[in-house]
Amino acid sequence: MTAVLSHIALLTRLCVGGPGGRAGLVYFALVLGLGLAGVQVSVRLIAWTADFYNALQKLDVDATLRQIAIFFGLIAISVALFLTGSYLRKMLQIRWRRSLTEAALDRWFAGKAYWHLRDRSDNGLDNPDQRIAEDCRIFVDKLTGEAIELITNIVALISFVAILWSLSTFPLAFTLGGVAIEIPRYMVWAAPLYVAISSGVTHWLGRPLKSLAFEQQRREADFRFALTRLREHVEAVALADGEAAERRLLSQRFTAIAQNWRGLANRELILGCFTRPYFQTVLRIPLFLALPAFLTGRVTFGGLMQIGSAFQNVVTTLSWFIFSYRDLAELAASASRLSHFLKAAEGATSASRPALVAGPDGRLSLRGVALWTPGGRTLEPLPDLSFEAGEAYWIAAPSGHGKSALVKAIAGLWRHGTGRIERPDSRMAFLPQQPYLPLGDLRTALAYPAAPEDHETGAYQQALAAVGMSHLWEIAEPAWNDARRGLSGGERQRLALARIHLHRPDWIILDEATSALDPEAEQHVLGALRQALPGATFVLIAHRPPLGLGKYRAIRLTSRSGTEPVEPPTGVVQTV
Ligand SMILES: Nc1ncnc2c1ncn2[C@@H]1O[C@H](COP(=O)(O)OP(=O)(O)OP(=O)(O)O)[C@@H](O)[C@H]1O
Repeated sequence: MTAVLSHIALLTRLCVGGPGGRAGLVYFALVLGLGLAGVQVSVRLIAWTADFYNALQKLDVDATLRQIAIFFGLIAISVALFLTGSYLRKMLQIRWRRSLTEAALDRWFAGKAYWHLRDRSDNGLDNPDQRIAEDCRIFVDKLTGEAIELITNIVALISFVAILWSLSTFPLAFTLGGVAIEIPRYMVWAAPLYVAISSGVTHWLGRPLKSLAFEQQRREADFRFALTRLREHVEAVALADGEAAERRLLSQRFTAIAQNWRGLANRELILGCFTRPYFQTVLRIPLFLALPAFLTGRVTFGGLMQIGSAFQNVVTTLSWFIFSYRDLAELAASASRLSHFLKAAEGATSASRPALVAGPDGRLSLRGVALWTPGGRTLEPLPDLSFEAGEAYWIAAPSGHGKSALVKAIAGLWRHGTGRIERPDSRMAFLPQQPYLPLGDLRTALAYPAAPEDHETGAYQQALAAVGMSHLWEIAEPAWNDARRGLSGGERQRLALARIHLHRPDWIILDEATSALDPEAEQHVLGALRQALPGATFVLIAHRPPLGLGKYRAIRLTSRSGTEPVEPPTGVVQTV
C-alpha cells in the first residue's frame, strides 16, 4: 500500500512538473470546485426532499408545484456543473498526460535506455514502449477521476453526516437478553458500520483484480506487438509462406489474452455478486432503518424521506471505495508498471561497461576489452587495438565472433563487458548492416537524425549522385512512401552512405554496411566516399576485403585472442 502511494506521488509530481502541468493544477482546482458545488446541490436536494414530501402529505398543490420548479432548477444547475466539470477534466487529463508522457520519453531516450531495455530477459520489463502510450493515459485518467472523487467525497461525507446527525435525533431502543439497550442517533452509526463491513468484504473479494488487470494489460500489449512485428516483416513472412506460423503465434497470444480475461471476468463476477446487490439495496435500506421512527410518529413523512435521502447520500459516498474498486485497482497497477518502467529507464543510463573515456591523442584504442552476451556467455577474446585518425581499417572475423558487439561497445551501447575504450573527441558515424529509414520524405531520410532543413537542396542532390541514386530525387512525397518500402537492401545501404556525405563525420564505422552491394557498386560508393572525406577515418567490418577504399590496414580477429596477417590484394593492403 505504501509502495503504491509512493508510486502515485512520484508520478503525480511528474504530471505537475512538466510543461502545462501547473496550468493543469488550475484545471484541477476548477474541477474540484465544480465537484464541491455539486455537493452543495445534493445537500440542497436533501432539504428539498423534506419540503416536497411534506407539501405532498398536506395535499398543498401550490407548494408542490413550487417544489417541482425548484427541483428542475436544481437539476439544471447540477447538470451544468457536471458537464463543465467533465469538459475541464478532459483538458486537465491531456495536459498531465502530456507532462507524464514527455517525462517517460525523456527517460526512454536519455542514455539510450530504449536500446538497453530492448530485451525483456535482461530487465524483466515487458513492452516498455506500450507503457509510454497506454499506462500514461490510464494513470492520468484514473488519477484525475479518483483523486477528485476522493476529495469531493470526503467533503460530501462531512456535509451529509452533519445533516444526518441533525435529523436522526431519535434513538433505537430494544432489549437484548433482558437488558434494555438504547442507541442514540443510531442512523448516523449505522451508515459507516454498514459501509465498513461492505468495504472489507469488497476488498477481500476483489484483491486479485489488481494483478489480473496488470496481466491483462501485458498480454494485450504482447498481442499488439506481434501484429506490429508482422507488419514490419511482411515481405520475409510472405516469401517464407509463414502465414501458418504467424497465425499460430497470434492465436497463442490471443489465447493468453482470453485465459486471463476469463480469470478477470470470474473475479468480477464474484465481486459483482456482492457489489451489485449492495448497489441495489443501498438506496432502500435507509428507509427501512428509519421506519420505526416514522411508525411511532416521531418524524413526518417528509422527515422520513429526508432522513432516508441523507442516509443514502452518506452510504453512497462512503461506498465510493466499493464502486471504484476496479478503477483503483487499475490506478495502482498502472502506477506500479510506470514506476517500474521509469526506474528501469533511469537505471539503464548508468555508466556503460566497458568504460568509455576520451582518448589522449585522437586515436581510438581498446585496452583489455572483453565482452559477453546479456545472458553471460563470453564472446571471443579481443586483442588490444589502436586506430589512428585519418587511416582506413578493415576488420574481418568469423561469423558470430563479436564484431557487431565490438562496434556497439565502441558506440557505448554494449553494457556487458569489461576493459577500457579510449575514443577520440571527434564526430563518429556508425552504420549498421540494415539502415533505418525514418518516416517522412526523402530529405528527412537523408538528413536523419538532423532536421531536413539543415541542408541545402544541392547537398542532397550531390549526396544522392555520389551513391548512384540521383533518380530518387524526382520521386515526390506520396510516391516516396511506396518507393521507400520497395527499396532493395543495396539501395537502402546506398542511402545510408549518402547520409555520410551530408554529415561529413570524422570517423566512419561501417558494420557490414556495404554487404548488399555488388563489387562494382561497392567500389564506386566507397571510392566516392573516401574521395569526398579524405581526412576521415574508416573502420570497415566485412567478411570480404573492401573495394574502392584505397589503402587500408587489415585486422583479422581470431579466436586465439589476437590478429593475424591477411593476404593483401596487390598494392592495396598493409597488414597489421
Ligand atoms: N542481444 C543479444 N542477446 C544475446 N546474444 C547476443 C545478443 N547480441 C549478440 N549476441 C550474440 O553475440 C555473439 C556475437 O554477435 P555479433 O553480432 O557481434 O557477431 P558478428 O561477429 O557481428 O557476426 P556476423 O559476422 O554474423 O554478423 C553472437 O553469438 C550473438 O548471437
